[in-house]
Amino acid sequence: MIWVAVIGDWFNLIFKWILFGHRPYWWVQETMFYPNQSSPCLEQFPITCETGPGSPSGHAMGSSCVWYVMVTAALSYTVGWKDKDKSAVTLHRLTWSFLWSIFWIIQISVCISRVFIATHFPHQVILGVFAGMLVAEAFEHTPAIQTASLRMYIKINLFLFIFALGFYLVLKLLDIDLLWSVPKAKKWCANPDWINIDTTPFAGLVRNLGALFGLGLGINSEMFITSCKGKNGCKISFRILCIAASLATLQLYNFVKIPAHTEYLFYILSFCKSAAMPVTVVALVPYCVHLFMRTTEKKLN
Ligand SMILES: O=P(O)(O)OC[C@H]1O[C@@H](O)[C@H](O)[C@@H](O)[C@@H]1O
Repeated sequence: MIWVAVIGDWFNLIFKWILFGHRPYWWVQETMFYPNQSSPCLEQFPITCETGPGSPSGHAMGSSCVWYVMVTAALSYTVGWKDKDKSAVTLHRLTWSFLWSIFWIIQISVCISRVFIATHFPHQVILGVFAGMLVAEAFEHTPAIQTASLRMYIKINLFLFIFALGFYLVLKLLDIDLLWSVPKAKKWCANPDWINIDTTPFAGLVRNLGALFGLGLGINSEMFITSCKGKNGCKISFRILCIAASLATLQLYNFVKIPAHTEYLFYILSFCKSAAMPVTVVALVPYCVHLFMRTTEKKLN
């Protein structure tokens, strides 16, 4: 899921840079489409003022790729039922319909909400949903990510970073500023406090690189191997404890607010925070749970 989310969001950035999509909340103010100043008044909300280009929608793309992975993963458990008796086939069909209905309800809700708050035109969210599904489908056929070494994670991180930065710099040399949307957002946002550095194209890139690096670090750590790959790894109790402890620990990260006054410091700290989260979930928490279970088992014996 993290792979799909990161690579999907990276593609979203590149598509946004190529497609130069406007967002409704600034487009209505600048367009000559409406004669005699009859342009509609679009209400803005605290989450309206996204600073990146609008096409395709990053939220729609992120949501569809992650949910696609979850639904197809869940359905892979029910594939075997197709060859069993009639009731198993019916159950498989019901599960299939139920999960895909949930998938589409979520995607449609995300799309409607993005259009409603005036950050997207309908075609941008539709494009986002289908692009996300395409990325997720591509990963279904890339089993190599399951066994990637830390070196591989670092190489892919470097490639994603250098490609995006190189693309930006080359176009800058050609006098094309890919950050053209930021001044538009600042100009037309109804409330300057709603402009968030978090939403700039490079902030998203740094967050994604951090998450992927953290995942590589966690999965290739001794802590992960001892805990999740050890004898406790398959136990339901171990997994439930890990889920509960991870969810609780991740809440703590919400309290860590990164200072946004210096841009470079913000990017560095944002990278570190994004890397720390998967390390916590993949390595730190399972290792602590493993130690806890081992100690408890010893005491009971
Ligand atoms: O394109 P949307 O739906 O407005 O989403 C914008 C978001 O897109 C994501 O891809 C970025 O990582 C975020 O930084 C950004 O805020």
